[in-house]
Amino acid sequence: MAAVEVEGLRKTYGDVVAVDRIDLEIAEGEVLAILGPNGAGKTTTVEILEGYRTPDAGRVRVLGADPQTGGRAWRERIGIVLQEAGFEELFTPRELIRLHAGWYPHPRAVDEVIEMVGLEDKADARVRTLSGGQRRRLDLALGIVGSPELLFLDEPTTGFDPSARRRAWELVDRLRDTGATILLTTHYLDEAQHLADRLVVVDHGRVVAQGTAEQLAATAGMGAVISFRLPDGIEVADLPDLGDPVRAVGAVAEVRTVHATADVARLAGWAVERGVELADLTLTRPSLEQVYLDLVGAEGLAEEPVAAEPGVM
Ligand SMILES: Nc1ncnc2c1ncn2[C@@H]1O[C@H](COP(=O)(O)OP(=O)(O)OP(=O)(O)O)[C@@H](O)[C@H]1O
Repeated sequence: MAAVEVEGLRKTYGDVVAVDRIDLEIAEGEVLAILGPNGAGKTTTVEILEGYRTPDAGRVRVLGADPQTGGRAWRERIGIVLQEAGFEELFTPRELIRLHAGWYPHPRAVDEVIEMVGLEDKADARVRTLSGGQRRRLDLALGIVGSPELLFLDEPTTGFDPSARRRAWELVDRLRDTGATILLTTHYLDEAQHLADRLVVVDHGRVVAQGTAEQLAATAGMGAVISFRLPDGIEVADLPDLGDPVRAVGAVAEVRTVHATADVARLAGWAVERGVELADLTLTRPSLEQVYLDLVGAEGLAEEPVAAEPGVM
């Protein structure tokens, strides 16, 4: 059974269509990242899955239950790290973690949680003395203390310094190893690429693309670029047919392709057969950032969904 199943999810606020018929499936043990510009509908979607907002239409199943009616036993199986949780400023992280641990039937040990999020030095300091990044670590700690089967991480590393981010990534890797399912929203593309098994890009309340970073590149029609120096006496017309047009830029040939491996093999076979060298042969794949910007536009304003169908994820 999938950990999360969503079909035809829709949510409007007055005239604003925040979520427009989203389909989504997250397998047990999968780490899924939702990406998208501000206002795309990520938080609305995630909060419906958490049971904090009511959908207008669609079917939602989270750990086999409807979040609206899941009740306490269901809630104990999920962990939530919100963007900005409020804390009791006079408590210490250790006290808050211990308090939260008491709400769950199978909590992690308090010291283990403190170590997992890297709050050892501040475990006994009052919350009001913590920095922004340290508070986010405490958010993380409270999200994982109940040993959740499904963890929602809403922009978990915003405000973290680079080493704290690395540490949070290691934490997510550790949670993945315990078999937890994780739904992550993030604006950091490297974070999504590093942590997630699968990425889902939403824009204007719709899924515009999904898959691994490589599959997203293919969806965006960006593919990879193969380039090499044309051997002496060889012209573009002499090259094998690769299905995609080869452009000559001075002495350098370039081909943009979504079948990079097959094309490289074809070219290499051709060159070896003729005993010529393809000098400076390189394969460049677009960065996730380039793909993302291509999908949602530089201003975060996509014209049209790129994928023909919002499709089941
Ligand atoms: N409670 C609300 N009342 C009215 N409109 C809302 C409400 N919550 C969200 N919206 C609107 O719904 C749309 C989707 O918002 P949502 O918060 O889900 O986006 P998001 O993708 O999480 O954005 P961000 O990256 O900025 O967090 C936006 O246009 C937003 O203004």
